[in-house]
Amino acid sequence: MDALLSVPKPHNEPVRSYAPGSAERKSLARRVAELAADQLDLTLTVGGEQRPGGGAPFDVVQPHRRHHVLGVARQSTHADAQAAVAAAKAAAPGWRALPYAERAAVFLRAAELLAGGWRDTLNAATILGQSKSAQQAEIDSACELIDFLRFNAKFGEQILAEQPESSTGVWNRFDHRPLEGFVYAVTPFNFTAIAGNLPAAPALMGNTVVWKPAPTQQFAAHFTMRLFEAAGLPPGVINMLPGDGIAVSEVVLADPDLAGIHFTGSTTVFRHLWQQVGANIERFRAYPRLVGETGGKDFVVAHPSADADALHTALIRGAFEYQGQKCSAASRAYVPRSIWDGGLRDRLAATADGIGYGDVAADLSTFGGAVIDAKAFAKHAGALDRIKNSGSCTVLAGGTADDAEGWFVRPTVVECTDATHEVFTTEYFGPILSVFVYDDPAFEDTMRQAEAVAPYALTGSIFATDRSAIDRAAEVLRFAAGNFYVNDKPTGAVVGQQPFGGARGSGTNDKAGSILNLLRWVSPRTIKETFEPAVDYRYPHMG
Ligand SMILES: NC(=O)c1ccc[n+]([C@@H]2O[C@H](COP(=O)([O-])OP(=O)(O)OC[C@H]3O[C@@H](n4cnc5c(N)ncnc54)[C@H](O)[C@@H]3O)[C@@H](O)[C@H]2O)c1
Ligand SMILES: N[C@@H](CCC=O)C(=O)O
Repeated sequence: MDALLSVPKPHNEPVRSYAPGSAERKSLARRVAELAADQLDLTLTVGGEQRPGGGAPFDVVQPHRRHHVLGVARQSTHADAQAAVAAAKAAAPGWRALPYAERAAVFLRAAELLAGGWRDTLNAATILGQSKSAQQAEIDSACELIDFLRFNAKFGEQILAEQPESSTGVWNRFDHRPLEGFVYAVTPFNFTAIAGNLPAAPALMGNTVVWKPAPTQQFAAHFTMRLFEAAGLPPGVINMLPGDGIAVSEVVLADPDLAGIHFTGSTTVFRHLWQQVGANIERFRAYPRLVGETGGKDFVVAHPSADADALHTALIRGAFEYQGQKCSAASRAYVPRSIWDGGLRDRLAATADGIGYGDVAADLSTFGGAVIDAKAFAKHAGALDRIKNSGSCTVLAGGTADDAEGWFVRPTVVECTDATHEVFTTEYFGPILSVFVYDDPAFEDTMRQAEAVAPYALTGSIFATDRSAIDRAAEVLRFAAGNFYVNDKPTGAVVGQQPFGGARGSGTNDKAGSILNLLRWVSPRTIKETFEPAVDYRYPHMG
């Protein structure tokens, strides 16, 4: 049974700078070179065993140097999925019987290993496999994953402490059981931290998991799985299946013991998974919990009172860090004419044109790398062609793409006079920032239009120094973003500080890295114990 606990008070992992000449930079560069020198077998992991999947092989490459193969994985087959489901079910009784403290200790240990000797490995794998700069890898695969692991252990303890009232002679208790069955974690390419957290969070609460990482994130996912094992995760608790997930879903979504889906990725894929669950609803032992954080078309609204310098920096960082491949990326901005014509247009275009995207692994000073794969590249190239051919849009910076060495798309700033154009509604998931310029008195109307035009509601920012404008924006845009920023870029949420998630087409808003998310992975049993049970069936009113 669980004794009274006191999980160590979590703190956010400090972000290392990797400044030129620093020891941490030399150490990271060494690890990048080591990992780039080998070609790994990117196995599946089922019941603690590593072996190749049974399907077709696929290469995992460096997006900025697309002919360099980092490792080879194989598609997971129906048989692989059946084995993973069986392993998850077999491990469940032992794992859920383990006291919470023992389960939490595994993930807390993983956090400390990652803060120490494993840090370079996960950062290097993320730089190489996902084309992140050193800084972007550090805030993701080191700091955010460490924070998820540390903070979740504390939130889990808070859930266990949540207990009902008891009247005299009675003891009421919550038994915070895991879900009955297994959880299917399906993770995106763009954050190593999210990929690690989605299987880890349900596992912490006593569930066992089938984890399907994105094929393009398989390199860092491979090392994340090794990290969990090094921290003492028992076999079968998390079972990792590389590949596109098509065959895996055919097995998993039809299994009576599917207890939940923990998904992050595109809106389209999440809706597809939800539809499959709906179609199979008669088969399940219980109603599967569906948790999905999905796409965004994230906005920055500037008021005429905004600080133009702060706005400029937020737009550049928000739109172009990690090549715009954050669900939170600033992809549409609404700027008053006074600020735009007052210098922001030219400055934004010049800064965007000056940004260096290149080989993030060869040069740790690089601002950004390539987009993730050929499919993303083709999508962005197509969007840029449509934008250039549109009568209402003017490309102020970028607008070009080149895949000779890697899948490079230049940071692009587009001014568009049609506020309903696809550039204000479609998630490209690349370095394309669309700007609508409004006449200063039209602030309120512009906000109202921006509020309703896109199907998403993930992140958004207001830039203003006028407090009444900030107050008005917070009200008008209340349901347009699950993470709302005042005078800050809409990216870079920190675990424990800005719990993350959006609504509308952006997801179920279960706030990854908060107690609200962990609550989805427990199914409490209420226990009432009566110390002196009644021995006479009659009530006083009967005389
Ligand atoms: N809201 C958030 O917190 C958040 C965070 C990160 C990314 N995202 C979103 O993720 C998207 C980008 O990531 P992506 O390109 O990896 O998304 P994606 O939807 O293409 O893929 C996500 C995952 O789903 C898998 N998948 C696809 N079809 C499947 C199926 N039939 N069965 C099982 N798995 C299947 C993919 O292989 C991958 O592992 C963007 O839309 C972005 O906004 C959202
Ligand atoms: N939590 C991250 C975004 C995750 C999605 O890609 C941020 O706040 O920038």
